[in-house]
Amino acid sequence: MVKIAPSILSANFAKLGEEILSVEQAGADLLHIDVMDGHFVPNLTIGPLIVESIKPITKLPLDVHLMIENPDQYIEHFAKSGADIISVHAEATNHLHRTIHLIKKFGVKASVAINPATPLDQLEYVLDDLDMVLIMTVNPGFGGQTFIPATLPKIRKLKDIINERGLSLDIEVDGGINDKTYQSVIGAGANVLVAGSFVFGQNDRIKAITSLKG
Ligand SMILES: O=C(CO)[C@H](O)[C@H](O)COP(=O)(O)O
Ligand SMILES: [Fe+2]
Repeated sequence: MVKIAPSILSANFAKLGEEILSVEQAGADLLHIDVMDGHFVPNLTIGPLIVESIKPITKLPLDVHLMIENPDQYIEHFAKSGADIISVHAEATNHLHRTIHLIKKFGVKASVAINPATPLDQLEYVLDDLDMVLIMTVNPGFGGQTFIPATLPKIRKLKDIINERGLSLDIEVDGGINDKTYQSVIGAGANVLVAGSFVFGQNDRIKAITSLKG
């Protein structure tokens, strides 16, 4: 069963509450929140205050994607603001195992994100501790970028490892997911699809979300 996580990065921020309600009513499974610090990625977006404001207005689990340096410094803030799952970038922390366990300490599901150029090897020794792996299918930093097909073998390889080791963790993909690319990522083994510009770029949110479920 494929889950869709609309990314509010492409929502109309002047009407954020209405935008969130529209995707919840249209069948979204998670709400993806992109946190950028202007250092790890060249863009600045959302902080814990916004997450805290969103929490009471939706029943959707909040899927917080931290594209920030020193993630350990902010995990408690995002956990207390209402994050249900937190993804940290493997490239942004020197002590990945410690960071994952810090997320879990606050009762939040733990996920690690990797950039298109980062190999899966970095995750080998932490896979047992994770609820999800986020494979970036664009270079992080902006919405509306073009899907990078070279990430597909990595999704397939991760799916094989999960099957071989009998693990049960989600594979999320993020970046450039639309009605032209969704089938290839699902075929490779992804089961959580982030979609920002594709979902929020259409007035008919039901059609947009349904068309990605395959
Ligand atoms: O993490 C992200 C960018 O770094 C976003 O989640 C992603 O780009 C979603 O936007 P789109 O679906 O428009 O590509
Ligand atoms: Fe994201």
